[in-house]
Amino acid sequence: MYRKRRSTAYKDNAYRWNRENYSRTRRFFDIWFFVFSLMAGFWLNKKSWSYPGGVTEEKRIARRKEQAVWIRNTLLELGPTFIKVGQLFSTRADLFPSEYVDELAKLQDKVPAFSYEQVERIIEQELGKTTPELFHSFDPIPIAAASLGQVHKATLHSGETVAVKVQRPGLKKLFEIDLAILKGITRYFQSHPEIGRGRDWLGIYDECCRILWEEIEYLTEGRNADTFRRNFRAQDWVKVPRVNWRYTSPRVLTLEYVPGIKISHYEALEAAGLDRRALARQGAEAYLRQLLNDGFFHADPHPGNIAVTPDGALIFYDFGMMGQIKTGVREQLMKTLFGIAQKDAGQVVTSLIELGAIAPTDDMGPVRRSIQYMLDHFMDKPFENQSVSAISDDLYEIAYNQPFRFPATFTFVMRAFSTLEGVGKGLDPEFNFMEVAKPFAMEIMTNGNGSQGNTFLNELGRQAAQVSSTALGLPRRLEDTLEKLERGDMRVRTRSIETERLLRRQSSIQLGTIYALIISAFTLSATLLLINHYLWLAVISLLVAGGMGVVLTRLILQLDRYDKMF
Ligand SMILES: Nc1ncnc2c1ncn2[C@@H]1O[C@H](COP(=O)(O)OP(=O)(O)OP(=O)(O)O)[C@@H](O)[C@H]1O
Repeated sequence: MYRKRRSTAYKDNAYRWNRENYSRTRRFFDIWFFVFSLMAGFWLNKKSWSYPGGVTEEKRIARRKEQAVWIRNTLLELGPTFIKVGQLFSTRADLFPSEYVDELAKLQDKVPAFSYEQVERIIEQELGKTTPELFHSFDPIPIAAASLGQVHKATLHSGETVAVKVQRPGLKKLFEIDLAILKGITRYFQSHPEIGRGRDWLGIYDECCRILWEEIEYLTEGRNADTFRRNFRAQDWVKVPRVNWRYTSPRVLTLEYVPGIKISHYEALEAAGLDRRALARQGAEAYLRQLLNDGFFHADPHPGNIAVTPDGALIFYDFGMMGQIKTGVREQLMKTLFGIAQKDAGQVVTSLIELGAIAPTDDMGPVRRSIQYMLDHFMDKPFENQSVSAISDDLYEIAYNQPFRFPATFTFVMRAFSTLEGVGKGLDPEFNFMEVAKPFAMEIMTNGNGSQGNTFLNELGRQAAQVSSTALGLPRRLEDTLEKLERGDMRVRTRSIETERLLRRQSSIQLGTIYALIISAFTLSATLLLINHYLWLAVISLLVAGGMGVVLTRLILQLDRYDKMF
């Protein structure tokens, strides 16, 4: 029977972007207003006077958390483009402080579903036939509704049950308007002396645009699903819905209906008699296979996108955002992993440079030292006991405020790992991603290069070769250095803490002299004004002198402290 219900229950005008008469100009003002409010907030954060009762680290964190909640709510009100941009930024702990990133990660697609009439209209426009002509039955109530589209269950005339994903109406137009405005904002950020420094905002904007446009192209999503399905052909414990291409277009995607229990519904999984521990390991293995074997991975593995069939196979949904890693990059990722395991900052820096994760600069010393510090201090537990999110947090901590940025692929991998670790820990509190990763990575490396034998020996051999080539290269490097010295091309940077202190003391003394002069001038003026009966002006002058006096006293106390340091 063909189920059809005219429903107006979904009509929701609570969000401005969802209203018919929402103008482009109004949107322009709404978005810029948000950006300026945000910048004003950031500016205030830096001013110690804006914290009543004095500034402390706790107060700063509390303020940032409050702001993060406001940002999340405003992005939600600004609609689909901003929800997606916010979700993308939730992977960029290298660009924003952790309070903001954590809050953005909670950005759910809580937007009203669109009406069934609109669904019918889009299907007809896209597939050239009416819904009853195409489907035997079509459930008007969506299984799931998100910011970009919604999924309906339906049956084809052949009897096959399908899941039909329909894109939200007007999305392309909204993207065009929003992304044009965002381009203006990006240009402004890039040219800003403070916000633009050391950050490639235009590059980040281009990356966001590419991902967003790809996500609303359902033909690409269908092709991704096919590739993913092919990659897991040999693993019967992974299920990927088959695409029904006859019923698919850029805005309508029809997939084989594969229901399952969501991986985060623990009670339901247990009730079905499924082994939570085994599922956690399976999830990790499926991911490692994607990353290390196929180089094609699901970049958005949140629990909503993974389910389990009654016989324990994992189902993956949503192939709108996929990451791709080239073979060379996979090898570098392994090298980074080895470097971390051996606490060798030099190796980590080299592989991160080769990965394009950090840009080489004249002096990599500070970066190497901070990585070595992290390896020595934070990673005191055995490698197997490390958590991926702790490692990525540490890496982001280093990257934040440094003049380099991680490319999107790298942050996608990190986010995928961290999310998956969270999913695994939810399933099995004892779960450890690294523990699963190590033997698997070994197996893949040995199998992948079958003829090369033992991987560890290979790695050791490679490192030995590296050491010898460095040794052989030493005379050449010494000669280069001497040549540079002769040419006068060598710049030597020295830093003496004592000299710095002395200089600071000198400039404080100079400043003190200026303050003393100003105080005398104002005191003198106050006396003259008083003699001439300008009482109020005299008081003001005296107050200024008093204020300067306080500043001078603080400066003298500071000088006293410098003296004690010598
Ligand atoms: N082939 C399918 N069979 C059964 N259910 C499906 C199928 N495809 C999608 N679903 C259901 O619909 C939900 C949303 O699907 P999907 O993630 O593809 O949509 P989306 O619009 O991209 O959502 P989001 O952006 O929030 O991930 C899934 O979590 C799943 O419950």
